[in-house]
Amino acid sequence: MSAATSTIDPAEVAKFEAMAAEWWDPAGKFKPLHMMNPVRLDYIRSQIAAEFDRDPTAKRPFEGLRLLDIGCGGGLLCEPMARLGATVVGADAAERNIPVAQLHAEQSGLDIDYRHTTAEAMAAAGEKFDVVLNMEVVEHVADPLAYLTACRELLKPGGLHLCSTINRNAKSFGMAILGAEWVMRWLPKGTHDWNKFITPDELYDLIRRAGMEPLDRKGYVFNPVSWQWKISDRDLSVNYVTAAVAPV
Ligand SMILES: C[S@@+](CC[C@H](N)C(=O)[O-])C[C@H]1O[C@@H](n2cnc3c(N)ncnc32)[C@H](O)[C@@H]1O
Repeated sequence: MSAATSTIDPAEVAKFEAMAAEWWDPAGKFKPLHMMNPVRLDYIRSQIAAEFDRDPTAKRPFEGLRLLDIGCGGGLLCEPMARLGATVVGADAAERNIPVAQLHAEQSGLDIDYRHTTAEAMAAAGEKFDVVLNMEVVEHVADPLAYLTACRELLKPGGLHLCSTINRNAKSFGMAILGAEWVMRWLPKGTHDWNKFITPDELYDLIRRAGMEPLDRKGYVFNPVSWQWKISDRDLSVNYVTAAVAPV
């Protein structure tokens, strides 16, 4: 793709524009992301620490790392990354997310560079990062390969790309669409399009075609009894996350 080609799916971005005010309400429309945040952060923290040889238990282990959170929404991941010492840029295609994220960071006393832009525009401008967080975005873009290629172009040699999304099978239709949108009403109906979900093998293939080397993949599994999420080595049947590196 040419770097100027947009990977934005306007209908998808419009859904997030409409929900922008709710980002920081743990009982609001982004409740599933708030619930998943502890387990997501454990994974992100351990992968970055391993890749950059940092002590994950240190107070600010990511000092000196430049991190992009692409499709950052209201900044649910930018803020903990900034607290861990990373220099954080949060970028999102939905313009209304940016002031919501900026205001919350200001109230939290955090210095985060939020921008209304896209991966491809930043790549065309020559921006480079040690880490690209790409969480729950690839199932909302117009062209996943072009989008992941732009994400790879944003990495320094040896940089780390962490990408999560939703598997495409009967169970994910039941859990992520019927369960989360229709039964639990955690998300507005229509938030997800099952056809845009990506299997773990398809995502590994896309990551390789985008020029990165996959390192790891794990599932996020919801336990309805403990009402908590946990990481699984084996169960990637619904939500999952991958780690990959750019060539050195
Ligand atoms: C499900 S939310 C995930 C937010 C955040 N990454 C998180 O996990 O907390 C998806 C976000 O991706 C953004 N988005 C959708 N398409 C995008 C694109 N092509 N480029 C950048 N952001 C995009 C949406 O506006 C929305 O904020």
